[in-house]
Amino acid sequence: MTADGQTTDRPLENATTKGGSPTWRRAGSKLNLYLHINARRPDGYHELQTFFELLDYGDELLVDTNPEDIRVDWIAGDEPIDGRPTDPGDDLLCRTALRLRQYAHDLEQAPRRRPLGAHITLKKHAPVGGGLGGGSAAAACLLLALNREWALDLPRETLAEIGRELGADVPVFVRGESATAHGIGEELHPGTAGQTTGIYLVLIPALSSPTARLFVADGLKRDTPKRSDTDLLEHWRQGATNVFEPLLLAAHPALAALRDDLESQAGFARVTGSGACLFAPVTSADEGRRIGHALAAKHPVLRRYFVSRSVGNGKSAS
Ligand SMILES: C[C@@](CO)(OP(=O)(O)O)[C@H](O)COP(=O)(O)OP(=O)(O)OC[C@H]1O[C@@H](n2ccc(N)nc2=O)[C@H](O)[C@@H]1O
Ligand SMILES: Nc1ncnc2c1ncn2[C@@H]1O[C@H](COP(=O)(O)OP(=O)(O)O)[C@@H](O)[C@H]1O
Repeated sequence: MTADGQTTDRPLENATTKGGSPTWRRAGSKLNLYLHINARRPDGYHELQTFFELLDYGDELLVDTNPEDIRVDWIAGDEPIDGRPTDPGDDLLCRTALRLRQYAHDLEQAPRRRPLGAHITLKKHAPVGGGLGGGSAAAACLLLALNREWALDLPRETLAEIGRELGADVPVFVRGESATAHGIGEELHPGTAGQTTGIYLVLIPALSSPTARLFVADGLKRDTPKRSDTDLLEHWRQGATNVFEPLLLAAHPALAALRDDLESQAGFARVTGSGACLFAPVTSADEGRRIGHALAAKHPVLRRYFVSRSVGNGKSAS
């Protein structure tokens, strides 16, 4: 898909891919260890209280800034590419590159000689619509990459604000640290959850869950009182929930059975985000793989699984 750049006059400096080979970047993903909705806002969005645990598993991006147009190609990785938006205008990466280029143009004192362009290849590993924020992580990874390759030198704060316009989950990936979140997900405070090794088994069911539709679903609990983040971080396993989970389990009995089996084997099970992936903290990667393997043999709804580590507060999203 292509979106043509505007021709301008100032030379592009410091683009490290210029004449060189671009390298693959890993975008990551997230788990919502808990997710409460506190209120519905006048703009239709919802006030949330959640903890984003950032994982090192996610899509890979190749960003070549030598070309002068903007173009995005998807290739299959661990995931097929049939979840790709059919309309190029809906592709989050395409929208991200266009938005950042517009922002850069608006800032410019003098026109550039060469347009800001990028050919982006997305290798898909995170499932689309799984509640893992794969698309948001890829968008954040692209913002950080283009900021450097286009030599814009924008601070992370500005990139997070641009990211917020693209999706509520983008800012946390721009910041690159696990964090508690309020607002629609953009008021972030780095933190560390208790009761976890930071190693997680993640189950990917053969179900995709449309975020916007779930937020307007009948029966969604939208009035959970705000709680102290410290308290929630300490007691997230027994003392918190994911408010989307009851709706998803009621609609998909096979997912409910998988969830119960995960809980009996791992001692915990929860949906992440608006679903439909499930997760549990595990004591080791080996234990995670053993449980994943056993569940896959019993539950046809379990399409695949992976084991991943939290990136914690390590600022890895670049
Ligand atoms: C539910 C969460 C939890 O982390 O994750 P996912 O399940 O998508 O991974 C997020 O809030 C999703 O974030 P994201 O997917 O970036 O949302 P956006 O693209 O900004 O919005 C998609 C739609 O969800 C609704 N929305 C989103 C966030 C929010 N706080 N309130 C909302 O009501 C809006 O209807 C919006 O049109
Ligand atoms: N480049 C992209 N990568 C992933 N999803 C994208 C992309 N562009 C648009 N989308 C759309 O974003 C939604 C899924 O977002 P994603 O972050 O992958 O999942 P989720 O929000 O469930 O965690 C889908 O509607 C998908 O079509």
